[in-house]
Amino acid sequence: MILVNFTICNSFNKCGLSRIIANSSSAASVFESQRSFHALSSQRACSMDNNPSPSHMTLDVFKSVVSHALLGKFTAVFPKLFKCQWKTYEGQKKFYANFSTDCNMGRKFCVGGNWKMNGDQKSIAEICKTLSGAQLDPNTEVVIGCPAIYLMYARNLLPCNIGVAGQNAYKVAKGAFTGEISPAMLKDIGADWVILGHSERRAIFKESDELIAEKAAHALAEGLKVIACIGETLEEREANKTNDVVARQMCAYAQKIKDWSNVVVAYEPVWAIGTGKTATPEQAQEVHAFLRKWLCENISPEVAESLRIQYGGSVTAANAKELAKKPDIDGFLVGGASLKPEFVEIINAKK
Ligand SMILES: O=C(CO)COP(=O)(O)O
Repeated sequence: MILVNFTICNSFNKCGLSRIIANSSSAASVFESQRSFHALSSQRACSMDNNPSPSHMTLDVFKSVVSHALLGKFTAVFPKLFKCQWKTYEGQKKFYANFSTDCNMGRKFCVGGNWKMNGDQKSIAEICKTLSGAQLDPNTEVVIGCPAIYLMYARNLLPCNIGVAGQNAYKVAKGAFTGEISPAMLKDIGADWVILGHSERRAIFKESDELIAEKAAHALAEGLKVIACIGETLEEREANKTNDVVARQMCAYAQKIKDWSNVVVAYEPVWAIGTGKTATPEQAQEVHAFLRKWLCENISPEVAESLRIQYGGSVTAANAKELAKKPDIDGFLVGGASLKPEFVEIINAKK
Protein backbone atom coordinates (compact mmCIF):
# COMPACT_ATOMS: atom_id res chain seq x y z
CA MET A 1 0.00 0.00 0.00
CA ILE A 2 1.32 3.46 -0.74
CA LEU A 3 1.37 5.97 1.98
CA VAL A 4 -0.64 8.99 1.03
CA ASN A 5 -0.63 12.22 2.89
CA PHE A 6 -2.11 15.32 1.42
CA THR A 7 -3.48 18.60 2.54
CA ILE A 8 -6.70 20.21 1.58
CA CYS A 9 -7.45 23.83 2.16
CA ASN A 10 -11.12 24.37 2.39
CA SER A 11 -12.58 27.11 0.32
CA PHE A 12 -13.26 29.50 3.17
CA ASN A 13 -9.82 30.55 4.12
CA LYS A 14 -6.23 30.67 3.06
CA CYS A 15 -4.91 27.91 5.17
CA GLY A 16 -7.57 25.77 6.78
CA LEU A 17 -5.93 22.42 6.81
CA SER A 18 -6.85 18.85 6.81
CA ARG A 19 -4.62 15.89 6.54
CA ILE A 20 -5.50 12.36 5.88
CA ILE A 21 -2.73 9.93 6.43
CA ALA A 22 -2.53 6.34 5.48
CA ASN A 23 -0.27 4.32 7.73
CA SER A 24 2.78 3.13 5.96
CA SER A 25 5.33 2.84 3.28
CA SER A 26 7.13 5.21 1.01
CA ALA A 27 7.73 8.75 2.13
CA ALA A 28 8.48 9.72 -1.43
CA SER A 29 5.01 8.85 -2.58
CA VAL A 30 3.58 11.02 0.16
CA PHE A 31 5.58 13.88 -1.09
CA GLU A 32 4.58 13.28 -4.69
CA SER A 33 0.96 13.20 -3.67
CA GLN A 34 1.33 16.54 -1.99
CA ARG A 35 2.99 18.03 -5.00
CA SER A 36 0.33 16.72 -7.30
CA PHE A 37 -2.33 18.01 -5.05
CA HIS A 38 -0.78 21.43 -5.23
CA ALA A 39 -0.53 21.22 -8.96
CA LEU A 40 -4.23 20.73 -9.08
CA SER A 41 -4.94 23.66 -6.87
CA SER A 42 -5.35 25.96 -9.81
CA GLN A 43 -8.87 24.69 -9.89
CA ARG A 44 -11.05 26.12 -7.21
CA ALA A 45 -12.85 22.93 -6.44
CA CYS A 46 -13.00 19.32 -7.37
CA SER A 47 -15.53 16.68 -6.71
CA MET A 48 -14.23 13.18 -7.00
CA ASP A 49 -17.33 11.42 -8.09
CA ASN A 50 -18.01 13.64 -11.06
CA ASN A 51 -16.23 11.86 -13.85
CA PRO A 52 -12.77 13.15 -13.25
CA SER A 53 -11.13 14.04 -16.50
CA PRO A 54 -8.72 11.24 -17.37
CA SER A 55 -6.44 13.78 -18.99
CA HIS A 56 -5.82 15.31 -15.59
CA MET A 57 -2.75 13.54 -14.33
CA THR A 58 -3.34 14.57 -10.74
CA LEU A 59 -6.77 13.00 -10.59
CA ASP A 60 -4.98 9.69 -10.56
CA VAL A 61 -3.66 10.72 -7.20
CA PHE A 62 -7.17 11.33 -5.98
CA LYS A 63 -8.27 8.00 -7.36
CA SER A 64 -5.56 6.23 -5.45
CA VAL A 65 -6.47 8.18 -2.34
CA VAL A 66 -10.07 7.17 -2.71
CA SER A 67 -9.29 3.55 -3.29
CA HIS A 68 -7.10 3.44 -0.22
CA ALA A 69 -9.76 5.17 1.78
CA LEU A 70 -12.21 2.52 0.70
CA LEU A 71 -9.84 -0.01 2.16
CA GLY A 72 -10.30 1.85 5.41
CA LYS A 73 -6.60 2.45 5.86
CA PHE A 74 -6.73 6.12 6.59
CA THR A 75 -6.30 7.86 9.85
CA ALA A 76 -7.66 11.37 9.99
CA VAL A 77 -5.23 13.79 11.55
CA PHE A 78 -6.34 17.16 12.86
CA PRO A 79 -9.98 16.48 12.05
CA LYS A 80 -11.02 19.61 13.87
CA LEU A 81 -9.41 21.74 11.23
CA PHE A 82 -11.60 20.71 8.39
CA LYS A 83 -15.09 19.85 7.46
CA CYS A 84 -15.31 16.17 6.85
CA GLN A 85 -14.79 15.57 3.20
CA TRP A 86 -15.84 11.96 3.09
CA LYS A 87 -19.41 11.15 2.26
CA THR A 88 -21.17 7.86 1.86
CA TYR A 89 -23.35 7.81 -1.18
CA GLU A 90 -25.21 4.73 -2.33
CA GLY A 91 -23.07 2.59 -0.09
CA GLN A 92 -19.81 4.02 -1.40
CA LYS A 93 -17.48 6.41 0.31
CA LYS A 94 -16.66 9.39 -1.86
CA PHE A 95 -14.24 12.15 -1.47
CA TYR A 96 -15.04 15.83 -1.90
CA ALA A 97 -12.41 18.52 -1.80
CA ASN A 98 -12.52 22.26 -2.00
CA PHE A 99 -9.31 24.09 -2.01
CA SER A 100 -7.98 27.48 -2.80
CA THR A 101 -5.17 28.59 -5.04
CA ASP A 102 -3.36 30.42 -2.28
CA CYS A 103 -2.88 27.36 -0.15
CA ASN A 104 0.56 27.20 1.40
CA MET A 105 -0.09 24.25 3.66
CA GLY A 106 -0.79 26.53 6.61
CA ARG A 107 2.78 27.64 7.09
CA LYS A 108 2.84 31.16 8.49
CA PHE A 109 4.99 33.47 6.40
CA CYS A 110 8.03 34.47 8.39
CA VAL A 111 10.33 37.38 7.60
CA GLY A 112 13.59 37.88 9.44
CA GLY A 113 15.78 40.93 9.32
CA ASN A 114 19.44 40.16 9.82
CA TRP A 115 21.17 43.38 10.71
CA LYS A 116 24.53 41.64 10.87
CA MET A 117 27.22 43.87 12.45
CA ASN A 118 25.42 47.09 11.63
CA GLY A 119 23.68 49.84 13.51
CA ASP A 120 24.18 52.02 16.55
CA GLN A 121 21.74 53.27 19.16
CA LYS A 122 20.57 56.13 16.98
CA SER A 123 19.95 54.15 13.80
CA ILE A 124 18.43 51.22 15.69
CA ALA A 125 15.98 53.58 17.40
CA GLU A 126 14.98 54.88 13.97
CA ILE A 127 14.42 51.43 12.48
CA CYS A 128 12.43 50.35 15.52
CA LYS A 129 10.32 53.49 15.25
CA THR A 130 9.60 52.76 11.59
CA LEU A 131 8.62 49.18 12.37
CA SER A 132 6.53 50.18 15.38
CA GLY A 133 4.56 52.71 13.36
CA ALA A 134 4.08 50.58 10.26
CA GLN A 135 1.07 48.53 9.36
CA LEU A 136 2.49 45.03 9.26
CA ASP A 137 0.63 42.08 7.80
CA PRO A 138 -0.67 40.22 10.87
CA ASN A 139 -0.34 36.96 8.95
CA THR A 140 3.42 37.37 8.76
CA GLU A 141 5.75 36.60 11.63
CA VAL A 142 8.59 39.09 11.97
CA VAL A 143 11.94 38.54 13.67
CA ILE A 144 14.83 40.96 13.97
CA GLY A 145 18.36 39.56 14.20
CA CYS A 146 20.17 42.24 16.09
CA PRO A 147 23.84 42.54 17.19
CA ALA A 148 24.03 40.96 20.64
CA ILE A 149 25.05 44.13 22.39
CA TYR A 150 21.90 45.93 21.22
CA LEU A 151 19.45 43.07 21.67
CA MET A 152 17.92 44.32 24.88
CA TYR A 153 17.80 47.86 23.55
CA ALA A 154 15.97 46.75 20.40
CA ARG A 155 13.70 44.42 22.40
CA ASN A 156 12.56 47.37 24.47
CA LEU A 157 11.89 49.53 21.44
CA LEU A 158 10.06 46.98 19.30
CA PRO A 159 6.44 45.96 19.69
CA CYS A 160 5.97 42.54 21.24
CA ASN A 161 4.59 41.05 18.02
CA ILE A 162 8.08 41.39 16.53
CA GLY A 163 10.49 38.73 17.75
CA VAL A 164 14.13 39.39 18.45
CA ALA A 165 16.97 37.05 17.49
CA GLY A 166 20.60 36.69 18.39
CA GLN A 167 22.90 36.18 15.40
CA ASN A 168 24.93 33.47 17.07
CA ALA A 169 25.08 31.50 20.31
CA TYR A 170 27.42 28.88 21.64
CA LYS A 171 26.61 25.22 22.20
CA VAL A 172 26.68 25.19 26.00
CA ALA A 173 24.89 27.17 28.68
CA LYS A 174 27.86 28.83 30.41
CA GLY A 175 31.53 28.52 31.19
CA ALA A 176 35.00 29.61 30.15
CA PHE A 177 34.27 30.58 26.55
CA THR A 178 35.56 34.14 26.29
CA GLY A 179 33.59 36.26 23.88
CA GLU A 180 30.71 33.84 23.44
CA ILE A 181 27.10 34.15 24.47
CA SER A 182 24.71 31.34 25.30
CA PRO A 183 21.10 30.68 24.37
CA ALA A 184 20.24 30.99 28.06
CA MET A 185 21.62 34.54 28.01
CA LEU A 186 19.64 35.39 24.90
CA LYS A 187 16.49 34.14 26.56
CA ASP A 188 17.32 36.02 29.71
CA ILE A 189 17.30 39.39 27.96
CA GLY A 190 14.10 38.69 26.04
CA ALA A 191 15.28 37.26 22.74
CA ASP A 192 13.28 34.32 21.53
CA TRP A 193 15.20 33.37 18.41
CA VAL A 194 18.73 32.78 17.25
CA ILE A 195 20.14 32.73 13.73
CA LEU A 196 22.66 29.91 13.32
CA GLY A 197 24.81 28.63 10.51
CA HIS A 198 24.86 31.84 8.52
CA SER A 199 27.28 31.60 5.62
CA GLU A 200 29.34 34.43 7.10
CA ARG A 201 29.85 32.36 10.26
CA ARG A 202 30.68 29.35 8.13
CA ALA A 203 33.11 31.15 5.82
CA ILE A 204 34.72 33.82 8.00
CA PHE A 205 34.62 32.09 11.38
CA LYS A 206 35.13 28.60 9.99
CA GLU A 207 32.13 27.09 11.74
CA SER A 208 31.63 23.49 10.70
CA ASP A 209 28.33 21.79 9.85
CA GLU A 210 28.73 19.79 13.03
CA LEU A 211 29.35 22.72 15.36
CA ILE A 212 26.41 24.60 13.86
CA ALA A 213 24.14 21.61 14.37
CA GLU A 214 25.30 21.26 17.97
CA LYS A 215 24.57 24.92 18.55
CA ALA A 216 21.13 24.51 17.01
CA ALA A 217 20.29 21.50 19.17
CA HIS A 218 21.43 23.27 22.33
CA ALA A 219 19.52 26.47 21.48
CA LEU A 220 16.36 24.45 20.89
CA ALA A 221 16.84 22.57 24.14
CA GLU A 222 17.10 25.93 25.91
CA GLY A 223 13.79 27.00 24.43
CA LEU A 224 14.95 29.31 21.67
CA LYS A 225 13.57 29.17 18.16
CA VAL A 226 16.24 28.68 15.53
CA ILE A 227 16.71 30.10 12.05
CA ALA A 228 19.01 27.44 10.61
CA CYS A 229 20.85 28.77 7.58
CA ILE A 230 22.14 26.78 4.66
CA GLY A 231 23.25 27.59 1.13
CA GLU A 232 25.76 26.91 -1.61
CA THR A 233 28.60 29.05 -2.93
CA LEU A 234 28.77 30.21 -6.53
CA GLU A 235 31.47 27.65 -7.23
CA GLU A 236 29.28 24.88 -5.87
CA ARG A 237 26.29 26.05 -7.90
CA GLU A 238 28.33 26.22 -11.07
CA ALA A 239 29.57 22.70 -10.41
CA ASN A 240 25.93 21.57 -10.14
CA LYS A 241 26.40 20.72 -6.50
CA THR A 242 23.66 22.88 -5.00
CA ASN A 243 21.43 19.99 -3.96
CA ASP A 244 24.34 17.99 -2.57
CA VAL A 245 25.55 20.91 -0.51
CA VAL A 246 22.20 21.83 1.01
CA ALA A 247 21.45 18.14 1.64
CA ARG A 248 24.78 17.77 3.45
CA GLN A 249 24.06 20.83 5.58
CA MET A 250 20.55 19.55 6.35
CA CYS A 251 21.94 16.11 7.22
CA ALA A 252 24.21 17.68 9.81
CA TYR A 253 21.29 19.50 11.40
CA ALA A 254 19.20 16.34 11.27
CA GLN A 255 21.81 14.38 13.18
CA LYS A 256 21.34 16.65 16.19
CA ILE A 257 17.82 18.06 15.90
CA LYS A 258 15.04 15.76 16.97
CA ASP A 259 12.14 18.18 17.17
CA TRP A 260 11.76 20.55 14.23
CA SER A 261 8.76 22.48 15.45
CA ASN A 262 10.83 25.51 16.53
CA VAL A 263 13.07 25.55 13.49
CA VAL A 264 12.88 27.73 10.40
CA VAL A 265 15.35 26.88 7.65
CA ALA A 266 16.82 29.81 5.73
CA TYR A 267 18.09 28.92 2.29
CA GLU A 268 20.63 31.60 1.43
CA PRO A 269 22.72 31.00 -1.67
CA VAL A 270 26.05 32.55 -0.79
CA TRP A 271 26.41 34.09 -4.25
CA ALA A 272 23.23 36.08 -3.67
CA ILE A 273 24.15 37.50 -0.27
CA GLY A 274 24.96 41.18 -0.35
CA THR A 275 25.71 41.03 -4.07
CA GLY A 276 22.50 42.45 -5.49
CA LYS A 277 22.24 39.17 -7.42
CA THR A 278 19.01 37.60 -6.23
CA ALA A 279 18.14 34.05 -7.13
CA THR A 280 15.23 34.20 -9.53
CA PRO A 281 11.94 33.06 -8.00
CA GLU A 282 12.28 29.90 -10.10
CA GLN A 283 15.82 29.19 -8.91
CA ALA A 284 14.83 29.70 -5.29
CA GLN A 285 11.66 27.64 -5.63
CA GLU A 286 13.60 24.80 -7.19
CA VAL A 287 15.90 24.51 -4.17
CA HIS A 288 13.07 25.02 -1.69
CA ALA A 289 11.10 22.22 -3.36
CA PHE A 290 14.17 20.01 -3.23
CA LEU A 291 14.55 20.77 0.48
CA ARG A 292 10.94 19.88 1.17
CA LYS A 293 11.39 16.60 -0.66
CA TRP A 294 14.56 15.97 1.30
CA LEU A 295 12.72 16.64 4.55
CA CYS A 296 9.94 14.30 3.54
CA GLU A 297 12.31 11.50 2.70
CA ASN A 298 14.74 12.01 5.54
CA ILE A 299 12.74 13.44 8.42
CA SER A 300 9.00 12.97 7.96
CA PRO A 301 6.12 14.05 5.74
CA GLU A 302 4.77 16.11 8.64
CA VAL A 303 7.98 18.08 9.04
CA ALA A 304 8.22 18.54 5.26
CA GLU A 305 4.75 19.96 5.30
CA SER A 306 5.02 22.24 8.29
CA LEU A 307 8.61 23.48 8.34
CA ARG A 308 9.04 26.97 7.03
CA ILE A 309 11.81 27.64 4.54
CA GLN A 310 12.91 31.22 4.09
CA TYR A 311 14.82 32.56 1.14
CA GLY A 312 17.68 34.98 1.74
CA GLY A 313 20.02 36.79 -0.61
CA SER A 314 19.52 40.33 -1.93
CA VAL A 315 15.82 40.40 -1.12
CA THR A 316 14.41 43.88 -1.67
CA ALA A 317 11.01 45.50 -1.87
CA ALA A 318 11.35 45.20 -5.65
CA ASN A 319 11.71 41.40 -5.79
CA ALA A 320 9.97 40.23 -2.61
CA LYS A 321 6.46 39.97 -4.01
CA GLU A 322 7.44 37.67 -6.88
CA LEU A 323 9.52 35.46 -4.60
CA ALA A 324 6.69 35.32 -2.07
CA LYS A 325 4.35 33.86 -4.69
CA LYS A 326 6.32 30.64 -4.90
CA PRO A 327 4.63 27.81 -3.04
CA ASP A 328 7.66 26.61 -1.09
CA ILE A 329 9.01 30.02 -0.12
CA ASP A 330 7.65 30.70 3.35
CA GLY A 331 9.42 33.94 4.10
CA PHE A 332 12.71 35.76 3.83
CA LEU A 333 15.89 36.38 5.73
CA VAL A 334 16.84 39.89 4.74
CA GLY A 335 20.19 41.55 5.23
CA GLY A 336 20.84 45.01 3.79
CA ALA A 337 17.21 45.90 3.10
CA SER A 338 16.18 45.11 6.68
CA LEU A 339 18.07 48.23 7.76
CA LYS A 340 15.93 50.40 5.52
CA PRO A 341 12.29 51.50 5.56
CA GLU A 342 11.63 49.21 2.57
CA PHE A 343 11.79 46.31 5.04
CA VAL A 344 8.14 47.09 5.79
CA GLU A 345 7.23 46.36 2.17
CA ILE A 346 9.17 43.10 2.32
CA ILE A 347 7.30 42.06 5.47
CA ASN A 348 4.05 42.81 3.64
CA ALA A 349 5.08 41.03 0.43
CA LYS A 350 2.58 38.24 0.92
CA LYS A 351 -0.40 40.56 1.41
O1 LIG B 1 22.71 37.26 4.53
C1 LIG B 1 21.56 37.66 4.36
C2 LIG B 1 20.56 37.52 5.42
O2 LIG B 1 20.99 36.66 6.41
C3 LIG B 1 21.17 38.32 3.13
O3 LIG B 1 21.84 39.51 3.03
P1 LIG B 1 21.39 40.54 1.89
O4 LIG B 1 19.89 40.67 1.96
O5 LIG B 1 22.09 41.82 2.24
O6 LIG B 1 21.84 39.97 0.60
